[in-house]
Amino acid sequence: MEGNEKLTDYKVGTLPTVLYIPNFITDNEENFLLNNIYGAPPSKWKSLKNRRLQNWGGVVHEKGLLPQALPPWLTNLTQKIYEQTGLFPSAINHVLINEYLPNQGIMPHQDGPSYFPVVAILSLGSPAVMDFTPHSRLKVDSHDAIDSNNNDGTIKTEKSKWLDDHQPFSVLLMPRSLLIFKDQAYSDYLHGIKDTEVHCYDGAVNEAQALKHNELDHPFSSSEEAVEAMGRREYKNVHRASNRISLTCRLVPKVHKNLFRF
Ligand SMILES: O=C(O)CCC(=O)C(=O)O
Ligand SMILES: [Fe+2]
Repeated sequence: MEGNEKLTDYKVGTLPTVLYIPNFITDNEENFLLNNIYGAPPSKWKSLKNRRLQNWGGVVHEKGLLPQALPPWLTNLTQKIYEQTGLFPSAINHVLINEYLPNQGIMPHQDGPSYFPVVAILSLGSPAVMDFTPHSRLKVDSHDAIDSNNNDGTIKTEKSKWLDDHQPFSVLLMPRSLLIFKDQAYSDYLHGIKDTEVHCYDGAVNEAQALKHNELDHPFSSSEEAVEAMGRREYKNVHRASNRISLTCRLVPKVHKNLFRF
């Protein structure tokens, strides 16, 4: 982010609460973070069914955070996010690092209630597409839709499935970019990443911004091949050739000062 740019310049899509900042960090900073992440003791990794993660900042409980100081190699980043966005009421105190192999993703979910409702996700490594889907409570169930629309006994198939103009959308996450979402995007939508090696970014809300700053490596050797691929609708795909690492930076407002008193 340059000094003369406003945060709202980075708004993408129709929601006012989704921001995408390309090249939030440099190549060197990306390498510095990756070296620290992969240099952490192996015991720092927690393996889940379809990804690995490192938890920094302490343990998040329903009742708040049992804090542990963030290491200096992470506070460089969290401090920069805190200062440049001005979206957090106090310093970021928790960072979750996820590692995804090319065929791994994360199920659509909503982040827990212990966090302040602003999320900043830094992406490293391979690009990926994050899908946002309106929460099921905003889905018009098919009975309601039929009841309100079929006066003549026929079933209309074209109906709005979501309340209040909520629509699914996707964001292309290029390496070194920062995605921020908050408020409505935080509370009314689930976010997830498909566990497939190929992600389609056709129609992604930040397509132009993402591609302007990073060339995608298309596996086409000629423009004819690319045009042919376009016909097969393969053109706007990312091939997740290597791992993706993300750093989800958040604030847990409630911090336990004393381990034994909560
Ligand atoms: O890896 C990502 O970009 C998303 C991670 C995420 O949603 C989470 O940790 O809650
Ligand atoms: Fe999440």
